Amino acid sequence: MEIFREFKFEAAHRLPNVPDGHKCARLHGHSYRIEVHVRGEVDPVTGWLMDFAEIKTAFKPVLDQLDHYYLNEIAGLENPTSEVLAKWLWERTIDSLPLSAIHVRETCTSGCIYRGED
Ligand SMILES: Nc1nc2c(c(=O)[nH]1)N=C([C@H](O)[C@H](O)COP(=O)(O)OP(=O)(O)OP(=O)(O)O)CN2
Ligand SMILES: [Zn+2]
Repeated sequence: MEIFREFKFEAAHRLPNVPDGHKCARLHGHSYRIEVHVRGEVDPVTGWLMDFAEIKTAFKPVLDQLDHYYLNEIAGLENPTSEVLAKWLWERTIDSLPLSAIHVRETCTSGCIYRGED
């Protein structure tokens, strides 16, 4: 079974390595949406894999490092693409949750899914 919880945060960024003239080289912001997916067995007594609140407790401190920040200034996010951000989030969460995927949405139409592979 897999469950997930969605989070959102606001942040500014720019992409330093895009080709000349690319709009994403300019400073801009996103209302990021993150889904944290967790896999495991459903407990026959509680009927749940884990309380959704446990996901929030584990993930909120990680998210607080991003909300209303300029992502490029954060160690490891000097080139803050969705892909780099998804891996950054995974590495800071995998020790506290049995993650199966991290979904990052920069906009309503664009994003990425990271499942821990390289
Ligand atoms: N593979 C990736 N491509 C792009 C990323 C990324 O992280 N990974 N990021 C960006 C920019 O951050 C951009 O702000 C978001 O991209 P885009 O979908 O182009 O956003 P728009 O809302 O501006 O889309 P339009 O349909 O062109 O309005 C770019 N690419
Ligand atoms: Zn962007």
